[in-house]
Amino acid sequence: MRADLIIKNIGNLVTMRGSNGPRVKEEMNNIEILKNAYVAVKDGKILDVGQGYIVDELIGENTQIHDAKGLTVTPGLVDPHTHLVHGGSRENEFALKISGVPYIEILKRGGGILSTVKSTKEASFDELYNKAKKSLDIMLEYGVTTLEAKSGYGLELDIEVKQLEVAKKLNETHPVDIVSTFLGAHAIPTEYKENPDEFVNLVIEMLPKVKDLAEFVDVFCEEGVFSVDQTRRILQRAKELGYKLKLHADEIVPIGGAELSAELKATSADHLMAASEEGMKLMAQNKVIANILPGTSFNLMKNYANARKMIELGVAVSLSTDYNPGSCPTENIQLIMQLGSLGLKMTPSEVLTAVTINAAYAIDKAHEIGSIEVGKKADLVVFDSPNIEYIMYHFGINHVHKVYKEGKLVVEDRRVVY
Ligand SMILES: N=CN[C@@H](CCC(=O)O)C(=O)O
Ligand SMILES: [Zn+2]
Repeated sequence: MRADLIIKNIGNLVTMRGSNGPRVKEEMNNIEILKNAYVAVKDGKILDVGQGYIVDELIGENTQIHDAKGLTVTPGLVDPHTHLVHGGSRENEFALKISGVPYIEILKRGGGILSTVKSTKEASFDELYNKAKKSLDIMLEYGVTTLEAKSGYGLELDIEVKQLEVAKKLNETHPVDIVSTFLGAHAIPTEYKENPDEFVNLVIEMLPKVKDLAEFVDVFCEEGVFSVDQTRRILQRAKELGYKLKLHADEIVPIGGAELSAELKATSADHLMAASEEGMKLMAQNKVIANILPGTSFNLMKNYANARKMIELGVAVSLSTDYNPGSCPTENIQLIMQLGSLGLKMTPSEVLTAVTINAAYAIDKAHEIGSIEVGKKADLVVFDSPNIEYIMYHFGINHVHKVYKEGKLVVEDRRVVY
């Protein structure tokens, strides 16, 4: 079969081909890297992957041939935890944070998430769309071709729906694919402070009403926010309704979020900076992915999650920006990769696994993305780097040369061109 596009002369092709299932232990480190390789694309999907001589049958008169000039090519990066759609920003809280006021204390004073809830309510659909689109372009320029986006700045049905509708429209109009998550239980509104269970009931009532707009349901399970019991009630009902599950778990206090994610067989548990070793073991047994967010540790000036222990225990680890206006206002997935190495002590190969195939599993999309394999989407990043170590080593800059989304060139020289 003739290819529409062949990318040839790839110095290092990081395929991420391997065992079926999230990669654990040594699998995260033993990744396939092909030298002098090429990738052939047909109808937006990968048609062939090879090394050396390009077989004649792939080249027809309409086949475009792009020269990767010996650079490094990886699967399109996947960001499985973002709060993409929101109004406003929170630089007014920066001085408080620097002076040592804890994240949860700012929330208790009516700031933090609740301040973004107010800005999101005030913003029009178009304002939210344009702001999120700008961020999505930046994410794409850093190599992200698929991401997860949460609601959670509405806390009332209409505004949650507004956020999810914005994500839906972006998914339809922007090259980056978006997987949506309903996070109605992100904070307790001030008016429910004295009766949080009543708000939990309200979130449970919202679940069937957003079924067409979200694939996952998530809860911020944390001391001072939603307890383990409240989280269980919401997520059990979500599971009955056919949602897949995620948890913001054990970010600050080890209250048993990791254990609950295992009990509910969630797709992922995220943050985990305070997770117990027992919780990690249960996650490994129940195949819950640990989605770690080192940018949040960095920005909140807190400890990093114990990624080494998780990998040792057989937990599959993915990495994410957690892009949001409070705990991690950055779209830069490459900075997160660098913090994955410098903060979490993950090897460059483990980091690449964590932002490609394991991240694809964290949003249940590994059947179509996350690795460069025949039949999967031709989502590809050409890094202007001689090897993968260089991406982690030379930190704080954008290493992307080109991005292809389903075989179409969408970023060139670090700028969107779609
Ligand atoms: N920790 C809870 N939720 C977000 C932060 C949201 C915000 O501060 O606006 C997080 O994943 O870090
Ligand atoms: Zn989050």
